[in-house]
Amino acid sequence: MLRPLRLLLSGLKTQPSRCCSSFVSRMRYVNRLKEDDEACAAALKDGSIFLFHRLSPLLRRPDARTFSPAAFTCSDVQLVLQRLGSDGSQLKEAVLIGCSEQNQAQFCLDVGELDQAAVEEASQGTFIDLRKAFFLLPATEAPLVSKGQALLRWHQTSRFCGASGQPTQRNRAGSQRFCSSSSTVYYPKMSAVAVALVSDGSRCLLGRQPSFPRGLYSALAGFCDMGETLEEALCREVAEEVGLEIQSISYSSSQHWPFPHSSFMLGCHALVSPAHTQLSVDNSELEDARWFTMDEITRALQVKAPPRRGDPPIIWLPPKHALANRLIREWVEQQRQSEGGE
Ligand SMILES: NC(=O)C1=CN([C@@H]2O[C@H](COP(=O)(O)OP(=O)(O)OC[C@H]3O[C@@H](n4cnc5c(N)ncnc54)[C@H](O)[C@@H]3O)[C@@H](O)[C@H]2O)C=CC1
Ligand SMILES: [Mg+2]
Repeated sequence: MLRPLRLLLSGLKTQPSRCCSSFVSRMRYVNRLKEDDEACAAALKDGSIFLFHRLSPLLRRPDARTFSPAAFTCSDVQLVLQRLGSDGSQLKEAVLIGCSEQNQAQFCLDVGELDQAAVEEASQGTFIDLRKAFFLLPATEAPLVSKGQALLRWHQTSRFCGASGQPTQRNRAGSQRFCSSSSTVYYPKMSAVAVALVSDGSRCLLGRQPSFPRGLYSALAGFCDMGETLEEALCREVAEEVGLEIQSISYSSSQHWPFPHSSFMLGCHALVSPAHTQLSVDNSELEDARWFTMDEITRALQVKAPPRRGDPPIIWLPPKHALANRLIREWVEQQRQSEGGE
């Protein structure tokens, strides 16, 4: 039977097109949802929604060892909201995060004005602070939740225009906010952070801030200043924090880091000359910085959980979700390869 043209057109608007590879069509679909409020509202009806309460994501435990972010349908969320006395108009506050591989639009929604325990009971999940939740989730799911939280936080802190002081209005997807008084469009922001795993050829350099948990050492990092290149930021940060000049910077990879407020981490490897490895640590930034041998790093990578109170002191490294962990593992791999090649 022929479908009416209106239905065909609305179908085109609410589903990724099938003309290209599934990745390309998903990316184009998400882009369309950011630009077309009507298509976005329709996508929400068929989409999945991740709930947050005052920026803490709702997690479920499918079994004793696994945590996963709870994904709801729009009608499930409507039911939960109605059970708690809300008229469901909050659904308009949902923010688009992306699109799943199953072509379903993904949204996040903060229900912070409702009673936390009541939502948990109605939705059979638990709201867990992102600092904890991020590391409980599998590495494949943590970025989705951290992106959702970052977008929700941005909306909560961007309600007014910096130029006119007037309230800003969001588009349906939540990908931008607009001030009609000053005609300014605002987009979600991230701060760029440069991270360097510095090596002298046989050892690598790690440091710790006073705020780090006991025994944790990480790669050196710092916020990029306005106008700096990545290389300039790395050279400046390493000079400031440990008094060394680096060279041979090579880019590794990047990640979105939700702590404390949405950073765009750019990870690199860098070398110092073996003749110039004497550290001059700036104690206003770092409590300690040290050179670590391959053996020390290999041992630290084997530590599975942070030491508990009363445990003997040990060195441990950032968890797998962190770019610093990746840089350290890459360095270990490079060392193994160069030892094998000798
Ligand atoms: N994912 C990962 O593997 C890693 C993540 N990080 C993250 O990188 C971030 C930066 O590292 P730090 O050594 O703390 O940076 P940092 O060495 O630049 O020191 C932080 C200080 O820089 C100033 N600052 C300048 N611009 C800033 C901005 N846009 N936002 C906030 N503060 C700014 C503040 O005074 C702040 O106290 C931290 O939030 C940390 O969590 C750090 C290492 C590894
Ligand atoms: Mg730093």
